[in-house]
Amino acid sequence: MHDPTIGFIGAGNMAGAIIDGMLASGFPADRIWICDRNEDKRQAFDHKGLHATADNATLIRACDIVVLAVKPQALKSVVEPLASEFKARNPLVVSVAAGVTAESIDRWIGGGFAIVRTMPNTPALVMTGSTGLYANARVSDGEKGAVESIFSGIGTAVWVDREDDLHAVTAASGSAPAYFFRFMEAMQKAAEAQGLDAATASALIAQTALGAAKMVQETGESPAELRRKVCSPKGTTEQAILSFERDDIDAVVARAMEACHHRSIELSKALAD
Ligand SMILES: NC(=O)C1=CN([C@@H]2O[C@H](COP(=O)(O)OP(=O)(O)OC[C@H]3O[C@@H](n4cnc5c(N)ncnc54)[C@H](O)[C@@H]3O)[C@@H](O)[C@H]2O)C=CC1
Ligand SMILES: O=C(O)[C@@H]1CCC=N1
Repeated sequence: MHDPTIGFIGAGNMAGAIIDGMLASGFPADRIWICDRNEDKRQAFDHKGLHATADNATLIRACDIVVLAVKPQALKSVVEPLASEFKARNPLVVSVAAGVTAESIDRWIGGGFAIVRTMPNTPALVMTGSTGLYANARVSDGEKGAVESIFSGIGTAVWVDREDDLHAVTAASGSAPAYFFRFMEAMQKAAEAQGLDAATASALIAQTALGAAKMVQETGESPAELRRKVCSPKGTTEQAILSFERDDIDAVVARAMEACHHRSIELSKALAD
């Protein structure tokens, strides 16, 4: 699949993050289409040099790869009326929708399609995305390569062999930026309560989050080893970590990720028909 043209049905938060990451990684704007029913969303892409339309059929006719990026609950009603357009064009279909199975999508658009399901995350916006990918049996190696090069251009892309593993990918990375943001919100409140002004606290906390993640990626040491190196015996950090342990941080995080995983399965069942 050489120099494919790629179109996004739904140009909201997730598609916008992927597109901005693609543009920043050098993907040509004139090979990107977006369709959104919301005019403001379309206009937001006006100055970026890509093609914007309010008509999904026009997008499908123009694109080798069609990315489905509307809300999971809206997906069926958006794609079903487009089945004849999908049949005529036979694009590679890529979905970013949480929980909606490749089999459901394939059935809604008439059957027999090559479908890649992905679970990206919004750090794609700053080319630091993490994406889990699953291909159905109709996807060729060339098509896998084309999709992988898009998502690896905006961060890390990892294939899973079992579609069900995308539930765990959702809990581990798709939804996970929000966990870190929430943790940073809590740190911000506590730092301000201890007397730092908001801007100082925010700058220190964001840089610390970035530095901690970079250390895990670049030193080859585990988070546990790196943590121990911050904890001087009888020092300050030890007291913070002991407090987390008393509050059973492992159980808190496990419960949250289980709730996320459960919701992903629930969506896939509720939206299967
Ligand atoms: N936001 C995130 O962090 C992530 C989202 N996802 C998935 O991405 C998908 C989109 O989520 P968001 O971008 O957050 O939602 P969003 O609400 O920001 O974007 C959806 C867009 O679809 C548009 N839309 C609705 N009906 C349409 C139609 N008939 N034709 C064209 N456009 C239409 C809406 O106007 C909106 O701009 C969801 O399926 C979600 O599961 C996946 C991973 C992460
Ligand atoms: O919250 C959601 O359902 C979407 C999917 C993963 C991240 N956001």
